[in-house]
Amino acid sequence: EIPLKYGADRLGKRSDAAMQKFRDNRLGAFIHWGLYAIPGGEWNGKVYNGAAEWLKSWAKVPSDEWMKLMDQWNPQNFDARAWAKMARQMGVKYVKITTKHHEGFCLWPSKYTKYTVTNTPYKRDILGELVKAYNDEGIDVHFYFSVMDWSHPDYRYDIKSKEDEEAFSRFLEFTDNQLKELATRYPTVKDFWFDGTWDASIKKNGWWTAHVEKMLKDLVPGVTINSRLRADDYGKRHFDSNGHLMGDYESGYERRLPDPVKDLKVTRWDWEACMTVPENQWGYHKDWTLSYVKTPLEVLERIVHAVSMGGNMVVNFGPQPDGDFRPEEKQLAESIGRWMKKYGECIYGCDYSGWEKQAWGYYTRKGKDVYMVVFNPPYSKHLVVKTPVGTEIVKAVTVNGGKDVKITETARNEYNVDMPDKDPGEPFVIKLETKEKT
Ligand SMILES: C#C[C@@H]1N[C@@H](C)[C@@H](O)[C@H]1O
Repeated sequence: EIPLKYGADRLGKRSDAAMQKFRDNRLGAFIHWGLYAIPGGEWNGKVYNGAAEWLKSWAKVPSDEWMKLMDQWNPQNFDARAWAKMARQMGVKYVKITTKHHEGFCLWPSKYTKYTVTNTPYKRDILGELVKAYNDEGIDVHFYFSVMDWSHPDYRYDIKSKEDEEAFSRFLEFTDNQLKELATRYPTVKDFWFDGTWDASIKKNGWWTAHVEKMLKDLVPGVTINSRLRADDYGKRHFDSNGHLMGDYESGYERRLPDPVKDLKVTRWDWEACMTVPENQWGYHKDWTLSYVKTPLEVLERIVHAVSMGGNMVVNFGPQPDGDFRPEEKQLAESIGRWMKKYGECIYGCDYSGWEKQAWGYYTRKGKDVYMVVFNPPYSKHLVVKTPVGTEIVKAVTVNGGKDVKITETARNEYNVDMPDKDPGEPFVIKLETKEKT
């Protein structure tokens, strides 16, 4: 192996209780909320198709002009407790909040910059209110933090001169201070999800990314850190130059998922995917007709797909500038929540089954129980199941009904599992109780 000072500091999955809780949570929500919600994808009368939280970039708005949006930041309909209730009803176990996105506007009263909620008509510590409201509902809070900061004069995309080096050194100290501020002001935070770490300037400072991981883990025992923060001695990201995962879970699956047959390698480490409901909108965009908007069933399938491969899924919400959610997002949360109430036992605390994927849907596993999550019922009315050699199915019951399901062994380690008598009219779940053949 290549000797590394700033590579992975651990081989294999973390086995402590905090990481197990991260894993067991399985379903999270992303909140992308910042100044970008105010223009909602439109600038000087032109609507941009690109991601709304990148509007400053698409419309080439100078930072001092963009930050004037702070004068309009006054979300009168913001109600942290209502947000937390909506998350609980959706069945999410954690929420990732953009503390600061690329624009550099902070949802907490940071003392290291003037670009914070304090200096807006609204004034209040939005992040603090959200942390309390979600925690009061038993929901873990994760902090999204963008290292790239378009508002900071010392940010550099690359280091090409002594001046760059000195400026970026000041920038890294500023960033350390903000991270220490977040970790100490909000000690119940469970995770830091770093973004905006792809520039050469950060890849050339792998040491700093290793320092940040250690600093936060010293400040918040048990905290999890995503792989996207990390670069090693040679600028390799996510996986170090020896192929070992850095951070505590892989965070490369943004708006995409590993293939259930070809990408089974991901079951060897922890990972978390995140997804948008439109094709690519994280922040609030006023016009969702500009791209395809996934139905609740399409969102649900992605959630199950991730868990079936031993991953978490975070579904994104982009609150309106007034602090309320758009109707489509409220309906999505309700719809997912209704399903989770009936079938969530196949999601929470579940993992990759180790069984061969079948066309009718996905497997998840909890101990000796294997769940069949059926999205594509076959005309044959039989759900084919192939168990690993040495495993047999003892019993099959419907989840959310507890009715026995007939299973017929058709060949060695092959079974036909009957479909429920009455079509549930939605993706349904059958629990298989298994035992090892003696
Ligand atoms: C690119 C990019 C960013 N990464 C996603 C999680 C959003 O924050 C998007 O703006």
